[in-house]
Order: sequence, then structure tokens, then C-alpha cells
Amino acid sequence: MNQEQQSLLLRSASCFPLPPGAKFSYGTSGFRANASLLESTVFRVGILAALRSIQTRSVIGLMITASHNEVSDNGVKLADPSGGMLTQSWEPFADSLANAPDPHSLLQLLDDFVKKENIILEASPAAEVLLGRDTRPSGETLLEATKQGITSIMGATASDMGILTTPQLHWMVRAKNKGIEATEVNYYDQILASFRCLLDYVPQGNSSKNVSDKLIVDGADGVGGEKLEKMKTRLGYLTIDVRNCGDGVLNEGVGADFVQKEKVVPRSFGPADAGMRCASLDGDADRLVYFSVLLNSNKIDLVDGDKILSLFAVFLKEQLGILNGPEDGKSNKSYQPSLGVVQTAYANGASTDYLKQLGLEVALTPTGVKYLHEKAAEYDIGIYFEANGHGTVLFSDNFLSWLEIKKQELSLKSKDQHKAALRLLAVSRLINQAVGDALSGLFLVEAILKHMGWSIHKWNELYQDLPSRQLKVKVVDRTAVITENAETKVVNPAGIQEAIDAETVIYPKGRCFIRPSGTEDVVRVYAEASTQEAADSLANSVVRLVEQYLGFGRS
Ligand SMILES: CC(=O)N[C@H]1[C@@H](OP(=O)(O)O)O[C@H](CO)[C@@H](O)[C@@H]1O
Ligand SMILES: [Mg+2]
Repeated sequence: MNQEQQSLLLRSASCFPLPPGAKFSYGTSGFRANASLLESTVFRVGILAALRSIQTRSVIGLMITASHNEVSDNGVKLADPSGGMLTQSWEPFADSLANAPDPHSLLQLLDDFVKKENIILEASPAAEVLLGRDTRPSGETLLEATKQGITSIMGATASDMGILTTPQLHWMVRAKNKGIEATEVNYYDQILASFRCLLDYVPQGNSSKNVSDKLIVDGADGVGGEKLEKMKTRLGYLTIDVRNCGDGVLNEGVGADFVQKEKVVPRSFGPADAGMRCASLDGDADRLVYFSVLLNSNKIDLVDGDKILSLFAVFLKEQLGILNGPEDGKSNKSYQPSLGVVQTAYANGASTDYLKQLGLEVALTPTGVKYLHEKAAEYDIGIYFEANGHGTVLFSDNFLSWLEIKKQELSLKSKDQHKAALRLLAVSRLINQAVGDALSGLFLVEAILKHMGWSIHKWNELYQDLPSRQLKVKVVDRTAVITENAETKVVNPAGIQEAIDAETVIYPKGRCFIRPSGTEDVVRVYAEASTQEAADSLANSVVRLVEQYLGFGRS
């Protein structure tokens, strides 16, 4: 780092002092805290983004959001050149940078890191960082601090893309690095064109089935509802009624996280909506769940991420089957695309059984999209979802190139196979392959329901969820819990796994695991059993075991 660069960094860093006593951690999905504490953090993440851009010679994304957290919080996370999450290998540096006590130690850290990673600032092409933020009122001030961070690396530019959903920013980063035009309008054009394409190929028999063309969406009073309002004016089929579109408090009694955890109707929904197809987005629109309101009740039938995954899996498997043609032994079976699904231990056991019965390979990873995404990328078509509604479908480049060729061949040979190829290609453009995206996911669900001729109730009957219960326990030190086998087995503290197992076998269809949360200071307990009472009882017994082995924490 030359003298000029050093003094620029020192000067700008001194404007953003670290709040006293604060401790930041990059966590499962970036830094999150009360917004009033975050100016120094976003400034430093701005520097980090510029360095990552120089090192990868690509555009990097920086999103200011705290997703489903309360409105007074905010946060920041980075998108790597592929549009996926920041590489895990840079997370420890992100932590040190965010916690550097003063401008001089910050400079020292940067200097050491730049040398270690061989980042040559002077000779490097200019960095470019795309910036996005959600609708939180604190976003604007934090964005300014971020820009200062980026431009304190000489030659780096910050391109403000405005208020966006998190997945829109990831999509733009991916597109831009592929040399594709990457505006918000391009995003809408691509999704809506492929949605229309899927509708064009709905089988005749099913298009006449009476699938309601009305959808009600809870926008969580966040950015997703606002964007959906823009898209819905361009739809032929489908009337979308967007509620909680920004006039109420963000994430308060609304949104995918609330709906999935509480299993009750969000604000602005009521008895008049009973039986209708409803969906809920989270605050930054990267999570999606569906639900229907039960008659005379504020309770709902939840259609969660596991069921969205199952719907996608059924459809994609069907299309691959058609594409492969009749089993006459004559067709060319030289290339068999692989289809795999990825879940975490939180996936309802009934969904995993269902997917296995479909003949699919089901992989389990630890919690956190970065793990699921990485695993899904191993298949030609990899579908991943967390139960809470965050997930997407990935297509390998190999498979897509093969499909393009196949499409040409089939256009003269078989109408059905040709259509299957066109549908698969349309899905690959409709779904956001950079990251889970509530908006693109919603349009894929809608297209598939229309294709199948299914109501939300028919979809929900694919399998019946096993009753489950999720609880949180405050303990003295949650980092004392160490797990393996995709978080299904505890190896520390010694003896607790045996105690959990002894409790679990008492319950028919019992399954239970514990793990330390990556986003909250708690240990999470998940239990499943054949009845709700049994699942509750198992979860409560295991909470007591956790307290016994790990000690009560401060609440
Ligand atoms: C049980 C659960 O829903 N855990 C969530 C939650 O992580 P925890 O590490 O469990 O706190 O937040 C993550 C980030 O949003 C999300 O990926 C994950 O699924
Ligand atoms: Mg989110």
C-alpha cells in the first residue's frame, strides 16, 4: 500500500469510529445489529468489497438489509462474483476488520491481508461494487458510510442500484459478471418472459382445470411487496393482491418468518380469505412460504420450503422423464442428467421420506444457505430449500449446453420431448440461480401449479407433515455445543447425545437434534414425533437436558 492510499484510508476511517463495547461477527448471513451501531461496520465492509473485487477482477455486490429482523436492526452482506454468498475463507478477515479498535489497527490489518492474499492495489484494475438496500429507514445513512468505505480504496467505484430485494442484487452481480445486461428491468423481463413461456406449454388437459387465478401475497411491509406491485401489472394470467406492501411496520406480525414460525395469519389477512391461495415473503424477499387460512380461525395450513422443494422436484423429475423419451431401448441414453435435492436436518421427516420415495437422491447439509448451495451445485439439476422457505434450483452449465443442442434435435422429432426441453430451459431462466429468491420462486410455483392443474390444497396433500416443535434455550456458552453429521449428532458435551437418544426412542417416529444457532445466542432444539403432544414433550425433555449439560444462560 503506498503512502497516498494509506493516508486516504486513515482519514476516512477516522470518520467512522467503532462503537464502544461492540463485538461483530459475520455469522450465517453477514453482520446484523441495531442500526445505530453499524456505521463503522458497513464502512469497513465497503473496503472489504472493494478488495474482493480487485482480487477476483469481478463485480462484487453489497446489500444493506437485516432480512426478517425488526425494523430497528440493519445489516450488511456481500455477494461474490458468481452471485452467491461471500466465500467462507474471507469471513474471518471480515470479522477482524469489523472489530479493529482504531484506524491504525485497521490499516495494519488491511496491509497484512493485502500482502497475504497478494492483492496488488496499485497495478489492479479498478474495483466495482454494486450496492443495494432494503426499505429500512436506516439504509440511506448506512449506504453513505458504505460508499465512503469503497471509495477509500483508490480507483474503486460504488454503483448504487437503489432499493432492491436481496436476490435482485445477487442476480445483478451474477448477470453483470457473465456480461449480461443487469438492470432491474432486465430482471423483471427475464422472469416474466420465462413465466409466460412455461404457461404457453401447460398441457391442454390441465389448462382447462379450475386452478384459481387469484393469489394473495403478504409483502412483510418490506421491499418484496413493492417490487411485486411492479411485476403484477405485466401479467396476463394471475391476479395478485399484494398486502402489507409498506404501509405498516416491517416484519411486525407479518412476513414469511412470522408465518412459518407462528403458523397464524399475518396482519391484513382474515376469515374472508379462508381457502384462498396465499403466499408470504420475508423482509428482503429471499424467503417464500405459502399458506391457506383455515375456516373460522386465525390458524393457517402452512405450505413451507420443504413442500415448495417437493413441488419443484416432482415437476423437474417429470420433465426429465419426458425428455428421456419412452423406454424403448433405442433412444440415446448416453447422457443421464443427475437430479438431486438438498435439505437440512430441519426438513420435516415426511418430506424427506416423500422425496426418497420419488426415487430422488436427498443430501443433508448443515444449516445455512452457503452449505446447501454448494452441495446443490454438484448435480446437473440441484434443488435446495430450507424449511423456512429459502432455496432455489441450480442447473449445471454442461446440462444447459446439452439441453440447447437437444432442443434443436427434438424440434423435428418429438413434440412432447421438445416441450420438456423448452420447459426446463425456461425454468433455468425463471429461477434465480444466484440465491434463493421469493419473487422468482413464487412465479415458478404459480407456473407449476397451473401446469399440474393443482390447487394449493392438492399441492399440500403431497404428503402430510409430521408434527414438530422448535424451541430455543439460553445457555452459558452455546459454542460449547459441537455437532457432526450435518448437525444431527452432538459430540460435545460428552454424554448429551446418548441422553437425547434415550429420550427420542420413547416416542413413535421420534427424531430430535440440537445445535447452536449461527444468528442468535441460543441453542436450538428440534423435535418431531407422530403426534403434536409427543413432539412437544420430546422437545421439552431435551430442553431440560440442554440446561442440565450446558447450564442456564442469562436471558
Ligand atoms: C432453524 C432456522 O430457521 N435457522 C435459520 C437461521 O439460522 P440459525 O443458525 O439457526 O440461527 O437463520 C439463517 C439465516 O437467515 C437461516 O439460513 C437458517 O435457516
Ligand atoms: Mg431474508
